[in-house]
Amino acid sequence: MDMLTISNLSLSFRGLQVLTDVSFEVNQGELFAIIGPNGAGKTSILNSISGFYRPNKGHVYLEGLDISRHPPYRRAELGLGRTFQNIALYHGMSVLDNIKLGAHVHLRTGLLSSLFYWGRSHREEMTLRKEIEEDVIDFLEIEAIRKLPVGSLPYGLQKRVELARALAMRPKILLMDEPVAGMNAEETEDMARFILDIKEERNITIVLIEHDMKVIMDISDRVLVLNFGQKLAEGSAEEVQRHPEVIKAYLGENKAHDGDLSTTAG
Ligand SMILES: Nc1ncnc2c1ncn2[C@@H]1O[C@H](COP(=O)(O)OP(=O)(O)OP(=O)(O)O)[C@@H](O)[C@H]1O
Repeated sequence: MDMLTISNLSLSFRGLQVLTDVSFEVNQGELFAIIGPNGAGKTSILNSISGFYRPNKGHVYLEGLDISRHPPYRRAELGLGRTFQNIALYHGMSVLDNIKLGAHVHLRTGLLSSLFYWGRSHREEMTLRKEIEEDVIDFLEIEAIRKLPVGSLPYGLQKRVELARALAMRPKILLMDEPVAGMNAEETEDMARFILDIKEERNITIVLIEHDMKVIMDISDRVLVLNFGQKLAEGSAEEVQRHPEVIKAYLGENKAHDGDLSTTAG
C-alpha cells in the first residue's frame, strides 16, 4: 500500500487557482521530491497534506486512510511530520527544550488519566520522553549543543534542530520544505546526508521540496515537477531532467536543444 496518496487535489484562494487536479502516490520508504518554478504551488501541496490548507477538491490518504478532513494535530498524531521553509523554533529556548516540544505528541497518557495514575504514568512518560530525545540528539549529532539557546546557533545547526524536533514526533512520513535553502556547501552536504540516513536507517518516507538541483539529483528516488499548479512530469531525477516540457519550464529553454530528450510520464 502507498504511504501517501494525493488524489485530484485542487486549491484556490479568492479566484486564484493555485493547484489544479494534482494526483500522485508516494511509496513507503521512498524519498519523493517536488520541484518547480517559484509560485508553482509546491508549498501549497505540503500545506494541503499537513492540513494547514483545505483544498477545494480532492483527497489526501495516509496509509489508505482518508485524512482530508482531519485537523493538523490529528495528522501529526497519525505520523505526519513537517519542517518549514523558514525555521519554526523557539529561539530563546534551549535545543533540548525545542526537541521536547516534538516528543510530547507521543505521550500516551492524557491530562485526566495523569491525575488518577500520576505515579505510574508520569514515570512512563518521562522514560519515553527521554528515550526519544536521546535517540534523536544522538542520531543528528547535536549532543554538544543541547543546552544552548537555539538563537545562538549558526543557521545550518538551527535547521538540524528543527529536523530533530520533527523526528522526535516519530513520524512515518516527513514533509520537508526546502531543507537546504540558505545553507553553505558544507551545511548542505551534512543535511543531505542526514536526510538520506533518515530514509535508509529509520525507514521514514520523505516528501521534499527543494530548489537545489544537485541535492535533488543526488538523493531523490522520484521527482514530481509542478508548473502553474499542475503536474508537468513525474519520474526519476534523470528522467524528469530530460523531459522537454520540464526543460522548457524549469531548467531554461536553451537546454532543450542539447542532449537526449527522451520523455517520461507526464
Ligand atoms: N495563503 C495564501 N493566500 C493567498 N495566496 C496564496 C496563499 N498561499 C499560497 N498562495 C499563492 O499560491 C501560489 C503558489 O504558492 P506556493 O508558495 O505554494 O508556491 P511554491 O511553488 O512553494 O513557491 P516558492 O518556490 O517560491 O516557495 C502563489 O501564487 C502564492 O501567492
